Amino acid sequence: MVTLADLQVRTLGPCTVSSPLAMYVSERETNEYYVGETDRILYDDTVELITARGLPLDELPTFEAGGPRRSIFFDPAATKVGVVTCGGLCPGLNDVIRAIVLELHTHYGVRDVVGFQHGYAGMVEANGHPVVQLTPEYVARINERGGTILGSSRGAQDPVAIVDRLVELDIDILLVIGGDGSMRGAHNIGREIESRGLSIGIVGVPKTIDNDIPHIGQSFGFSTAFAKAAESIKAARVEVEAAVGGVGIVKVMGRHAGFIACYAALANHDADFVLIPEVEFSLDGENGLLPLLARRVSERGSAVIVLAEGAGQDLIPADDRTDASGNAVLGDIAGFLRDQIGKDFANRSQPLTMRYFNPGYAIRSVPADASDSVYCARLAQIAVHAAMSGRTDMVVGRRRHRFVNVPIPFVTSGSHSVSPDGDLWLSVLESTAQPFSMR
Ligand SMILES: Nc1ncnc2c1ncn2[C@@H]1O[C@H](COP(=O)(O)OP(=O)(O)OP(=O)(O)O)[C@@H](O)[C@H]1O
Ligand SMILES: O=P(O)(O)OC[C@H]1O[C@](O)(CO)[C@@H](O)[C@@H]1O
Repeated sequence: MVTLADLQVRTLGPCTVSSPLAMYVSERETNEYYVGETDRILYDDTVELITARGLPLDELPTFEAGGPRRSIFFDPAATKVGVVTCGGLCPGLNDVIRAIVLELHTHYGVRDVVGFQHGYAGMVEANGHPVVQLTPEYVARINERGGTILGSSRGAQDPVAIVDRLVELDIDILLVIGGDGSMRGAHNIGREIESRGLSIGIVGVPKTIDNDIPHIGQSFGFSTAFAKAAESIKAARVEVEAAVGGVGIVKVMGRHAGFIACYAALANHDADFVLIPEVEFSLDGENGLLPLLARRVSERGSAVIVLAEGAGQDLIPADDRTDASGNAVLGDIAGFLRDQIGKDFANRSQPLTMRYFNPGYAIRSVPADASDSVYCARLAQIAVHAAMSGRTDMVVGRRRHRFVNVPIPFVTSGSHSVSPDGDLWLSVLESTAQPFSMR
């Protein structure tokens, strides 16, 4: 069971340096925990459901408020910070890098900020990627570009070698921008740092295009990404309406969570079917996709299917392969559906014009929109505040409009997925209710 102690963010030690930000720190800022406050805003029937499932109402997820502290741990004049981006791309990575550098430079006076190239792999010296000196001038306009100026990578790396590199470069703080795999990696690096008795802080800014990391609220870049995906759905609508027996399939990313598919579909109401990993579906039978699709097309002339890449994996042969980081390689559900729909319409002698859209990488490689851009900057600032105050082994997030500091084990020990029954609270609570080890 999760206890309040588990919610405490680890620190490297007592804060030692008086903060230059004293005026900037609000009264309620120091070590406050949002004990259950927001989670108590539950509807009666939700409370009933939670109780019926034996979940602990009094131990709802609550975290330390993010923000600047009165005292900081690191002396800005002598502090060196490293930044790394890992995993898949996501809109806003450059916004986060930029805001980290500017926050460190402008508000804390930290002048030595370096970027590691190509993820954790590039941190290991044997891989030969030199670090990049990140100055305000260097990062000035990087937010206008998609991707990450630092590059990224997947694949396992040895935390011992990474800590060796941090020591070699005299890094005091490592800021990791990455997904759940990256945060597992960060936790391992943190443990290696701890086992050597080093005072190196490690703080994460969680990143995932799939919006599937628990406890952090909406992940940055997600809103930009689904807005981009919605453009493809709109295009599919236009195409199929002009065709005879038009069926459009729009495949979007979403390995385990269908948030992109759902939000993009909701954005303009152009989709007739939304298939996501969280909801199993069958091809045939009364509620089978094929007869429903055929009926829809005969009644309305066309139909659009929005398909998350992880949907319907039980319908196709499993692919045993994994990517470099150990993530399962998904089966080709889009190819399978195109094939099945083609055969089904032919059997019915029903005219069919198939249009296939795969906006895949196009939605995650764009720059962040205005809203995401601001969100990225604020997350980055909260991460810098946490790191400078000596907090470690944690990530930043925003829950119910408040920025919070979340210990890494929370974000790596559950998952965030679409709740088909609408009981979103329960899916969050259930992931919290699992006992987990902080080590
Ligand atoms: N289970 C793990 N334990 C330790 N480190 C890991 C683990 N999984 C991944 N990593 C490290 O994190 C890096 C990024 O992981 P991964 O490729 O899974 O992307 P991610 O951070 O989950 O982002 P995305 O959401 O884009 O998949 C890898 O290069 C690897 O070094
Ligand atoms: O092709 P890549 O870079 O491994 O990334 C693909 C995966 O990355 C994600 O975007 C998560 O970052 C998934 O939705 C997708 O399956």
